[in-house]
Amino acid sequence: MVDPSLHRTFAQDVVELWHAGLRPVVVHGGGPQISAMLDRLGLEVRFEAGLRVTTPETMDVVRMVLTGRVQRELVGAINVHGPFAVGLSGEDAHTMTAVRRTASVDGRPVDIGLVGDVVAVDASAIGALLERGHIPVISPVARGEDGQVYNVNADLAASALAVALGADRLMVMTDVEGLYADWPRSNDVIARLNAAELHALLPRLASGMLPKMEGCLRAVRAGVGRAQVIDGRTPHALLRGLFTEDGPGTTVVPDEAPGGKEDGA
Ligand SMILES: Nc1ncnc2c1ncn2[C@@H]1O[C@H](COP(=O)(O)OP(=O)(O)O)[C@@H](O)[C@H]1O
Ligand SMILES: CC(=O)N[C@@H](CCC(=O)OP(=O)(O)O)C(=O)O
Repeated sequence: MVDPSLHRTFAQDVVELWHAGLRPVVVHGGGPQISAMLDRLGLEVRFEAGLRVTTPETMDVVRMVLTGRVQRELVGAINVHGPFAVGLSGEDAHTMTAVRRTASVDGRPVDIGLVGDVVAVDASAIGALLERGHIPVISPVARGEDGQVYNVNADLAASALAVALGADRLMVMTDVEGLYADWPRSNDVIARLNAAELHALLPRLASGMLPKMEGCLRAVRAGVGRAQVIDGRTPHALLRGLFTEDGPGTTVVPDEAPGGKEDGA
């Protein structure tokens, strides 16, 4: 999302999917853009277990950058192709409701401020947009029943929405080839694993890969057909990932499906 040409090909792919009869829903992130803005404003950038430590001042910046900038850029890039995209914040129409969560660091809960875990999804606004032929573009910001606004990791927000929508696929884009078996010592990509295998691996994961894989696990355990982590640095990664059987990156399948191929085959 920080490379203009990849941004364009991503938007093109989403529109191609729509023309092919699929109903894509886009959930965007924007961690690097938020961190750059925090830097410019002289505010602290800190993560615990892949989640941003979010003070009330940070939350203002998160909301502004995600819904005011990254979402607008994506909507604009998709709408180059026609009147498809409509942007929504997770706060809108009670789409996502979150409760405050902590991060788990060495097995201990650590306070990370206004970070939320999605506990309820009202997918009716998204459903209405899909029915009218639109492509919803959702920012990972949620309302809390306590009146606060919460910062939600984009991959976990996408996972919760995929479950609520009964999606066939969750496609998660990242800046590496996929899930590495022994990162950072080696970069052998795990091509396919089932939910039980992923569950066993989670304690060994770090940084941004942790919420990403937690999102994939939650999705396939709650009925999404499969979750794929794909390399967003590759042009047209989305189309290649969707239309190639056991395509590039890492595929997570439900518990009962065979997993266990670590050789990239
Ligand atoms: N096992 C792993 N396999 C691949 N990447 C990993 C692994 N563990 C940690 N990482 C890190 O996670 C990063 C991806 O997460 P991040 O960039 O935070 O996510 P996002 O795509 O949401 O911005 C990779 O760039 C890499 O540095
Ligand atoms: C709680 C939390 O960490 N929220 C993320 C939301 C954006 C995001 O997830 O962006 P990426 O997909 O680019 O990482 C953040 O503040 O960076």
